[in-house]
Amino acid sequence: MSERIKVAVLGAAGRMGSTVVRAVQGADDLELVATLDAGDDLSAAAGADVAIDFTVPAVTESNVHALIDAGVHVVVGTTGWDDESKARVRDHLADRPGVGVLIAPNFALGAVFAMAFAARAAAWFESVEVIELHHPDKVDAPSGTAQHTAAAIAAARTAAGVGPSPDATTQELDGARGADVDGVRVHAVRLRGLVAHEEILLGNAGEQLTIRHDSFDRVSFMPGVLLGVRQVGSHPGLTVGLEHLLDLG
Ligand SMILES: NC(=O)C1=CN([C@@H]2O[C@H](COP(=O)(O)OP(=O)(O)OC[C@H]3O[C@@H](n4cnc5c(N)ncnc54)[C@H](O)[C@@H]3O)[C@@H](O)[C@H]2O)C=CC1
Ligand SMILES: O=C(O)C1=N[C@H](C(=O)O)C[C@H](O)C1
Repeated sequence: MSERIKVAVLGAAGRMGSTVVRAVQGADDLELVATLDAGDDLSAAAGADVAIDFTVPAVTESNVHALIDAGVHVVVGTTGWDDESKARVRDHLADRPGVGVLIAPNFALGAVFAMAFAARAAAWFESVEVIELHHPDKVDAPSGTAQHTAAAIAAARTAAGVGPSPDATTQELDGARGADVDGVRVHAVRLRGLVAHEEILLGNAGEQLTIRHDSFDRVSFMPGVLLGVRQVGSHPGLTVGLEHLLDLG
């Protein structure tokens, strides 16, 4: 058997981190060498080939920079990344050739396909809006997935020369029309009993297309996380979105 990939998990006590720990332990080609949570010394991850970060938006970027300095590839599921924080990681990686960082707002394969299908369809519909629905313990809104979806939709519409979705609203209670992400309206629902769900609504005169993805259990993210762990070392530099490992990018 070829050598196993040594893996460290950051945020290991969390909802995602604990699920990732079990997935890594169950994979024959991976070896769990460190589990870290808040307050632990990050140097414990330095012996890993790949670190997986499912922590909190406030710390994920500094974790990634420290891991790049240690020469460890990183698979990041934590949300909260903006263009500036991604640019800082890209710049840092330019000084560390060979190190790969994958940031993916959603590792569920169905969610990645939903985003890709929505971006393709969005050029052909007059109206499009995104609704994300999550458990009420989530700290950020709108979800990273919804922001990534809206950005991909906006890019596809711009490339196709499609204008903004029509909207006659002139009077509104603050927030009633959701957040504006690159010109696409995004609405966030928080409800006990939910895990992670997204709907993309596309409308034309006389028809509607709804693309919906549901993660009912956090195991849904594990095939994508393990794919990222196995492939991040062959993708030096920064990769944003699992779609690039699925030939959908
Ligand atoms: N990309 C994807 O497919 C998915 C991404 N997420 C994202 O993953 C992140 C984590 O989500 P959950 O597991 O639900 O949150 P959680 O709150 O259950 O877990 C976060 C964990 O990180 C730990 N932590 C905080 N600071 C830390 C530090 N400096 N070093 C190490 N650990 C630290 C916390 O103590 C906690 O155990 C969120 O940003 C969420 O949006 C969640 C599900 C899927
Ligand atoms: O916090 C969560 O739970 C999730 N976060 C990610 C996001 O913000 O998109 C991915 C998934 O939706 C679950």
